[in-house]
Amino acid sequence: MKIAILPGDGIGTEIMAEAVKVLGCLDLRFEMEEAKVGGAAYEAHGHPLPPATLALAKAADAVLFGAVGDWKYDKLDRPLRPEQAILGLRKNLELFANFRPAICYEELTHASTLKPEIVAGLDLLIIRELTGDIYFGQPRGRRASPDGAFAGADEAFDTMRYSRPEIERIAHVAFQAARKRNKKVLSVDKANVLETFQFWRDVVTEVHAQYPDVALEHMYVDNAAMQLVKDPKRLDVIVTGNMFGDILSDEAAMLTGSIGMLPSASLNAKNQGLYEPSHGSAPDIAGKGVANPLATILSAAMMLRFSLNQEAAAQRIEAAVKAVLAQGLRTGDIYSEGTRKVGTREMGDAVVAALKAQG
Ligand SMILES: NC(=O)C1=CN([C@@H]2O[C@H](COP(=O)(O)OP(=O)(O)OC[C@H]3O[C@@H](n4cnc5c(N)ncnc54)[C@H](O)[C@@H]3O)[C@@H](O)[C@H]2O)C=CC1
Ligand SMILES: CC(C)CC(=O)C(=O)O
Ligand SMILES: [Mg+2]
Repeated sequence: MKIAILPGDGIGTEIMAEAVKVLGCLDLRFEMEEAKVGGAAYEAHGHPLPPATLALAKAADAVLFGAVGDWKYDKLDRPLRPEQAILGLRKNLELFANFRPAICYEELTHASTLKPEIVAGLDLLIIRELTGDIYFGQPRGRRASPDGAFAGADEAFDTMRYSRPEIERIAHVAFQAARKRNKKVLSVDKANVLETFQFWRDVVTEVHAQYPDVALEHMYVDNAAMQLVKDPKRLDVIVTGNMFGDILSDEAAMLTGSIGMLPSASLNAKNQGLYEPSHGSAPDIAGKGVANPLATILSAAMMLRFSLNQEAAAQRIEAAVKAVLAQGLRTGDIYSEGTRKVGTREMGDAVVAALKAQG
């Protein structure tokens, strides 16, 4: 089993070190090969996704990814910016299905900014389409406005688009996931305004005909954003497009206590996957040793489950994470009174110790 380890930038390197440590203490044989990505790769090789990094990711059984980005690269031409690395990996590996489970662990009920009764027991799954939508649509660019009230003025434009097969395949993923859970899917769109998302709603409804045992509800994204904080436990599987999923998953992260708790799996049709925390490189806390490594450690558990066929090892990691939370250990983002604040490394060490204590 070969795992490509891509730490990236900012807290990416700090949280990855802890995930690698956790993987290393399982009784499994992995080959782990590390490569630079994002700003780190731009500095070393002049490109955020060098050919060797992409080749490693393609050849591996799974990719474990940290995070990329730093404000200092914001003025680079877009193709050279660190974020292009993760977008390029998703596109090149055809990782169209992004699973972002938002689980509120019992011990973190009081870490959320929402009332405990709203989040206690929360277990929802956001399925975000990851290779289409306005993040990838062409054409895009800047030009002199060709028409309208501001004709001749500078303007910028992006293209929102989805094809039928792109919507069909993510809808199948969502209905199949729902069959293994509570048999209900909420499809989130903006069909009242956008043609792209009226089409999304039509195609999801058509695919639903093949899943009569699963309940389907549609909701506009603005209402969904509200329902997520009003009554999140009413929701189970949410399927949505790339941009809405990006935004809603950060919002859902706060239901779990912190974005530092939200893992993710991005899969292609062959179940090859890239696993990463849902957060970014957090330049505001990078280098301080305070980042929460649990989203990355939980992403490694998802990797063992989905791509490496190691369900037992995945469950061991998840149990170890629960154990350290039960011990009262907290990084700053999930700290609450009466618990013990620890740094990134101490949290990783505690997960390793909890794994070893399982025998
Ligand atoms: N997949 C990726 O590599 C992603 C990269 N980015 C990039 O990351 C950079 C920073 O973006 P932001 O919008 O600030 O989002 P961010 O997710 O990096 O940080 C948002 C806030 O959450 C906190 N945070 C994030 N992860 C945390 C963790 N593990 N533990 C404790 N606190 C944590 C940060 O300190 C910050 O206050 C940008 O360059 C952005 O483009 C953003 C999202 C995803
Ligand atoms: C570079 C961004 C598209 C990454 C992001 O915000 C995400 O995947 O959540
Ligand atoms: Mg995001």
